[in-house]
Amino acid sequence: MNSGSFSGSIDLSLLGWNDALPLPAGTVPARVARVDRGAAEVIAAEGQFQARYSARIRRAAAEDPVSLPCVGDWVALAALPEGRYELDAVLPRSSAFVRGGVSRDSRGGLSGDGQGQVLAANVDVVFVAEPSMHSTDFADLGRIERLVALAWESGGVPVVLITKADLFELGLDELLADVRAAAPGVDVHALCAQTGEGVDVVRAYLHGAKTAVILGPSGAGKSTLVNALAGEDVMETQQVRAADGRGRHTTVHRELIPLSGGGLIIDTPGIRRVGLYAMNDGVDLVFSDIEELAEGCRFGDCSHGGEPGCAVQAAVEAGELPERRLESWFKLQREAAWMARRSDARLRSEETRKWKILHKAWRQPGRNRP
Ligand SMILES: Nc1nc2c(ncn2[C@@H]2O[C@H](COP(=O)(O)OP(=O)(O)OP(=O)(O)O)[C@@H](O)[C@H]2O)c(=O)[nH]1
Ligand SMILES: [Zn+2]
Repeated sequence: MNSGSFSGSIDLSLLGWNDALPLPAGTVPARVARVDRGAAEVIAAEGQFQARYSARIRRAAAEDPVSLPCVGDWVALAALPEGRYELDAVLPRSSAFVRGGVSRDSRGGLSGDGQGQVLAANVDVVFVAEPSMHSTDFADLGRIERLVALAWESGGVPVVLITKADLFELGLDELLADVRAAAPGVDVHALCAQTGEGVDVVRAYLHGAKTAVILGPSGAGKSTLVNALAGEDVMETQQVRAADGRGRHTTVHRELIPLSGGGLIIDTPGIRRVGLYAMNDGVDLVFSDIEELAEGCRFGDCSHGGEPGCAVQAAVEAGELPERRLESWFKLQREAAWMARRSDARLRSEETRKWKILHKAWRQPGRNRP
């Protein structure tokens, strides 16, 4: 980090700063804790404060909302003459939770269709919280599959947390086995945030100043878990107070929460209301076992809907693949296809709109013409 030029009180490496990020000359780094209209609450070495967007940021955002700063972003602050800073650039994102017509291009970058929105950036770990019991129901494996797909899609690493484990002591092992089968290659843990049992295992994923989000249905115990992780002694609050020296009570609602034991949690309403993100590769990753089985089907374009020689149906009949899981795969594939079509349609209508504007300008008598 180019910290030699200024002396701060907050160690940005605790916020996950990575020296490899390209910081433009003459700027200082900061992490976005929350966004408002035209400005962001940022945490820099000097403390936490609001930074307005520069003209450059506003121009870029008008072109494509995906370039707007979002919670979790690392940004470059440029000093203004009056001693304040403005937010002048968003540094490259290592991962992003996106909503709307945003897709990943072949190089792994994000391209928007003018409608998309990035909900959170630079998330390393995505906790998928599912209660062992939900009112009278057991853990919902289909919901776990869908959220794990979204997690893979974001570029973060999913970890499934079976919460409220105390409600389901008998048979917990069987439940965990079912969950592991529903999320191949994904770590699965049971915990009870109320008593703190298993919380240390969750904390370990955040070592090295990692950033996490928690997805999951209402009542899964997400807030209880965040509180258990945050503890009472939230690092940043103290440091900010020390930095401004006035003991000012910072009551700004923060969406990037530094945890006392290290690491950060992003908790925003947008992230909590899951289900609206684009899904493509994520679905394939969650159902890698079915994809593998499908390689054994007689027909290359087998739909696994009753064709002869279907290895997937054979696995269902042999009891090796739960029927529920196959249905869940079909459902999420349909959903992903629907979302892809919707974002294509949006892209087309946006193009049409731009063309109409161009045409209008062209036909305007006396304008742009000799
Ligand atoms: N039995 C039991 N109850 C828990 C546990 N963790 C949380 N709860 C309770 O479950 C309820 C919901 O917990 P929250 O933490 O508010 O759940 P949430 O996921 O944040 O819910 P939303 O804010 O609606 O998304 C509360 O009454 C908690 O006290 C647990 O480990 N065991
Ligand atoms: Zn098949």
